[in-house]
Amino acid sequence: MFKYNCQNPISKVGISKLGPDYEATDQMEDAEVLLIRSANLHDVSLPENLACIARAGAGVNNIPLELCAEHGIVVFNTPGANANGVKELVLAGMLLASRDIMGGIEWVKSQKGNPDVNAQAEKQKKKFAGCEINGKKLGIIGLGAIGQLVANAATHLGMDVYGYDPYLSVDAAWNLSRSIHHIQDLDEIYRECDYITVHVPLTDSTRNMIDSRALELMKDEVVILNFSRDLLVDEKALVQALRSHKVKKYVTDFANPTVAGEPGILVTPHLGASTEESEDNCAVMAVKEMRDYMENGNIKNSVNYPSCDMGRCLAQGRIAINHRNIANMLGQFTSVLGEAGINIADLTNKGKDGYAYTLIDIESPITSDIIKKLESIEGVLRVRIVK
Ligand SMILES: NC(=O)C1=CN([C@@H]2O[C@H](COP(=O)(O)OP(=O)(O)OC[C@H]3O[C@@H](n4cnc5c(N)ncnc54)[C@H](O)[C@@H]3O)[C@@H](O)[C@H]2O)C=CC1
Ligand SMILES: O=C(O)CCC(=O)C(=O)O
Repeated sequence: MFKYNCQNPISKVGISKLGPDYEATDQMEDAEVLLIRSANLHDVSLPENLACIARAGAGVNNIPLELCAEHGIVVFNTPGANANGVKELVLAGMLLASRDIMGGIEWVKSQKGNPDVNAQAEKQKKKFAGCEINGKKLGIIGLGAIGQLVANAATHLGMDVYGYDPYLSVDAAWNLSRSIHHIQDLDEIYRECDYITVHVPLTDSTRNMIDSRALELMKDEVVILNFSRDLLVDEKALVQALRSHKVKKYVTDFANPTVAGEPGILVTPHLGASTEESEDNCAVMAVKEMRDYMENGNIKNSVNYPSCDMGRCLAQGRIAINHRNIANMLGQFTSVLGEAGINIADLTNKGKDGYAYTLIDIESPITSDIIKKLESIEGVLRVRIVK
């Protein structure tokens, strides 16, 4: 039986995929598995027996990835599972920024009971007029799961799309419409585009990427959309740029005191992935990844450990070892097992940056003494008996 704890509401469709071997606990400190969405784990102490964290979503800036790796805790996310939900809200954001749809709706609401509202509406409507997005230049920073969907959809809406992503994956490149301009210099996006939308993860290197220098380079009356993370943008500089009419509108999915109530800023309360479909997709994928790890030791879509897949264990037993990515680890593992007379049926070892993971299928039962010997090897972070 595995104990899991949800730090955010997780869709019932996902939870229903857990099966009888999983028991919910309200006490985070008892959990072997955490299922989360945007809960901030940076300032909490991680449970002693925590084996993995499954983030039902894309961004993992709310999780201390390095600390987790150091404790042998594997962190998963769900690439692409909520991308369509975000894409649709980005398109809505572009339209809301282009025409004063919100102002118009509010005006009509304020006319409740006015018998002359029809005639008044025809007089007032010029106040809420705007422009079309057809024919405008859209710059997309980050062409991952969300960026590529936005790019392709925008081309169908008649926009001239410029995309920038120095780490563009081959799959993403295949998915992109041929009409999208592949931009190598980010400044070109800043200089050329009427609308700029950011779809990169928040990391130390992307924090504040839209700063006062970037704003200065942009066209007058540019519209900026941020459905990624607020800290990607220097929002204090952005408010100044709005007040000086350099920026026409800022559309953001992240409420904070700098943007709330500021004229010219349209703020949604982190709604990008808040659709039935996205929530179900993310939860189902998160539960599937987590179960494959807990039950088989396999790793797919981890952001701090390498992928590793040995399917289901058909041997007598399986050991999973999370360890540092340093020389001679495998030699030491096989020596410990060999000295104990345990034959290895199958073995996989994978490394990613500073961390590595080894799965070993064995042909006889393992004792706690052998586990202790494996745990005491310098560089071993966690040993888990999967079967
Ligand atoms: N508002 C919401 O509810 C949601 C927000 N997000 C945010 O959107 C971000 C992106 O999500 P996905 O597209 O699913 O992630 P993804 O990982 O599929 O795509 C990110 C892309 O950014 C690119 N990239 C990284 N650094 C870059 C840089 N310096 N310049 C240009 N490109 C760079 C990567 O190569 C990758 O292609 C997430 O990290 C998260 O912060 C994601 C889902 C929902
Ligand atoms: O779970 C959510 O609502 C947040 C989604 C998100 O921001 C992400 O997937 O990065």
